[in-house]
Amino acid sequence: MTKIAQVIVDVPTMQTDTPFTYLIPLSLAETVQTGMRVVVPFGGGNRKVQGFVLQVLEKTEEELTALGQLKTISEVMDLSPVLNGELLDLAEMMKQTTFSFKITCLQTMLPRVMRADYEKWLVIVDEIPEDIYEQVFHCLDEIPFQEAVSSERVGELKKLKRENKLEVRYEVKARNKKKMVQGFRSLLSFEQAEEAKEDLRKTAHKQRKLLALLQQLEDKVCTLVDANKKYQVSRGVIQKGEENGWLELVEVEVKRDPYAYHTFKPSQPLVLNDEQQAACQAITTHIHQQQHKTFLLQGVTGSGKTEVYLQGIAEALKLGKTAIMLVPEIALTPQTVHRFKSRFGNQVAVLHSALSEGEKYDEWRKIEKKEAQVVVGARSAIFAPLENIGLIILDEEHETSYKQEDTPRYHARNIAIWRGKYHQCPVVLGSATPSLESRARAHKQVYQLLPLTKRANTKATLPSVNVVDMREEITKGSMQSFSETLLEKVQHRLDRKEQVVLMLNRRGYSSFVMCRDCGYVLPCPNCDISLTLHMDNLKMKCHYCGHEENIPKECPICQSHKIRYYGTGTQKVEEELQQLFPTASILRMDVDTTRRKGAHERLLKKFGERKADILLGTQMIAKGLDFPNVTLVGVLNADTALNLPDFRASEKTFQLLTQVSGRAGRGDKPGEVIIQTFNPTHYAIEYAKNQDYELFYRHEMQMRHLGNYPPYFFTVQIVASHEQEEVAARKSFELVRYLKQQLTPQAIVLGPTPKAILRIKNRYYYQLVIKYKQEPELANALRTILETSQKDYRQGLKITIDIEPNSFI
Ligand SMILES: Nc1ncnc2c1ncn2[C@@H]1O[C@H](COP(=O)(O)OP(=O)(O)OP(=O)(O)O)[C@@H](O)[C@H]1O
Ligand SMILES: [Zn+2]
Ligand SMILES: [Zn+2]
Repeated sequence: MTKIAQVIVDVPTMQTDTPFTYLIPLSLAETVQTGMRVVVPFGGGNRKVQGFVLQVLEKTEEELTALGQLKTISEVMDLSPVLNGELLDLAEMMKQTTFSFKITCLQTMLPRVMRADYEKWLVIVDEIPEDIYEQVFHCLDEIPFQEAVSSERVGELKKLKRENKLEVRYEVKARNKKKMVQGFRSLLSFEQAEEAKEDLRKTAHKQRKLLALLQQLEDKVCTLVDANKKYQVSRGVIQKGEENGWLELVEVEVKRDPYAYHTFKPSQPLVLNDEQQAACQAITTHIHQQQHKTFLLQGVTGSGKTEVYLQGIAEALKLGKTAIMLVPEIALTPQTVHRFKSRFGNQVAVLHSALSEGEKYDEWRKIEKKEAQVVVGARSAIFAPLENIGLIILDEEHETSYKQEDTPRYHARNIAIWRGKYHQCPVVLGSATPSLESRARAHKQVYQLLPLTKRANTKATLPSVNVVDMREEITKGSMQSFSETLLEKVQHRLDRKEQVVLMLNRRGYSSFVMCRDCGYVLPCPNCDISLTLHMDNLKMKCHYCGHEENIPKECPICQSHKIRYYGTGTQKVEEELQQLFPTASILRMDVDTTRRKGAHERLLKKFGERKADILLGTQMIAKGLDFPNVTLVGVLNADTALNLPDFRASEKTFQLLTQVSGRAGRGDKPGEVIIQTFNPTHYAIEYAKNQDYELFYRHEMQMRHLGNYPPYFFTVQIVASHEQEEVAARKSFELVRYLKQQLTPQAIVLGPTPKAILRIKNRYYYQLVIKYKQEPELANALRTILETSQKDYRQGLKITIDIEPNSFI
């Protein structure tokens, strides 16, 4: 018998979307398994590509001959499978429902370092038998992976890896994956250190501390960071120690744990209120009975949804099961991570975009090695290689960032439900403002609704909300960003030493530069959009292609020098605010002030410790913050998103206003919200004012019904782009014709139309939209479009298919 493998190769085209058959060489016969990555020859010449093994089969000589000439697998890249059976099945589902290539789906599930070009090493992490250490490792700490795989003792090595005594280390070429930091080692014996202490002056406390540390270290190495954080010995003192000949400085490799220097005070479960109890009960019953069900946990802001998640997860862990908790853009909610780490300690792995690639890989490995049972992370954490999952949670389930904007365009909610069915476990979608789709499904009892109607803190109530009509403020002649009402209320809070959160809504809004004489606005040379003013480096920048140029001193059209700056960036508002309240301490939180790693967390910590009076920020401050001393929330401009040609504009505005309002009055003191708007009568604003989700939901459903929008209709968007406008246009007309032929007359095919921004990076974009209720032929039609798009691609035409797009702009 000979072994062969079905391999999906790393070439995203239709022809390669079904597996190819490769011979497994005898030397790898025992190694190659389903779910491993391999290197295989592909096409002509010496081209080698990465591939995933989908299946390993045994064939007789006869069967083999029937298969014809087969190529042979060149290398194997893993010692154990990186994707298990579940994830391989999931990739197949994703491919079919997102209309993308299988290889893209498979790669999406793994940390990026595993997709890239890399070198691999087999590393000793624990005691291994002496003879292997000598003969295979030649007494070194690590050997190249290929050397290990071709070794006669590969079987033993595999066993040692399973026992976590060996580990595979990936080294991305041209990138140093090892993280080295400065450390030091003692040069003194215990007695010598004692003597040195006696020679010190009485007041030399710091040096005495260092000597004590050196005694404690014996011959171990301590990093400078550890010395500082754990022992309060500073760099300067260590340098002094080196000069005295007490210690030597060395480089040490550290394992990356992004949360290593945080201390998490253990937290205990709270006593749940009745509603929380009922919700938790419903969830845990399904965990116990191993029964899948999707719940919609709809709880007003501050109702204690997180506590329900925590206790649900605790129950899963008690049964020896694991759990996934998704949060949007986790970097933005350090408080959440904190809560999970405090409750579950080292059992938690955190996966999110702010981690470096190396850190992400280290966390992923922690999950794979079953060292972590709870995964907290942003969208892609839904692919965490956990086994025996007992609970999956999506917090803030309405967030659009759960949908990936690139191929494969999957929605984490769908993946979560698929995995929930696979593991026969409950899935919880939580939000104060559920997406219309989810709320409608709960209405039809596809999901089970779990309501939390009051704030968990019994002394806290929902804040009162006032809407200020900015049209009136303008006629009063004030051109500032602040209404009189808001200013008064801010002053009140400052007097009472309470805190204020102010939000500047930046969606669909930009600050730009215009000539006062002729009205000329500086456009991007590559895109059909005006450049945005960036105050931090005083440049004009394009948000789509990154093009940057200086602020013009004179108008390029009429040579006038009257250049005017429009729009209020957070920076400008901050200056205004500081002038109005000279003694107030203000923290600004926007893209510019949070660019540096950890900056976000530091700002929030400072605010939480009440070291600032006012937190001024963009949308990033709207969610998840739980600061009891905040009694006033101000929204400076509620309606910038309302006028966008987006069928979700009202929904997004309502959600944002409700979420940000929810930051007020979470403690014992009552909260108040001021919403400044130019559209005080718009229903999204009115319902947000009353924080009445149910009425908003009913009104918005009617609007969607009238416009044939989701959740009444399903939608697909297809976009064609090309460097020449007519090519993109012609293709989209062709697609519309084709779809109208293929689909039933009930399907609505809209367009083609140029996209709201027609040209980006010198490419022209045309879109068409399909709305439908039931279209059995749709999948086939879309597959055909995907297939033929390959040919078009070679001519520079790009076609993307987006199922249930976030918006049509
Ligand atoms: N059963 C309880 N008893 C007392 N306090 C509670 C209870 N449950 C939650 N809390 C507290 O209530 C506050 C709000 O809870 P939490 O942040 O979980 O609400 P949330 O529903 O997630 O809110 P949001 O949607 O606004 O983020 C927290 O400070 C939390 O510690
Ligand atoms: Zn001009
Ligand atoms: Zn541009």
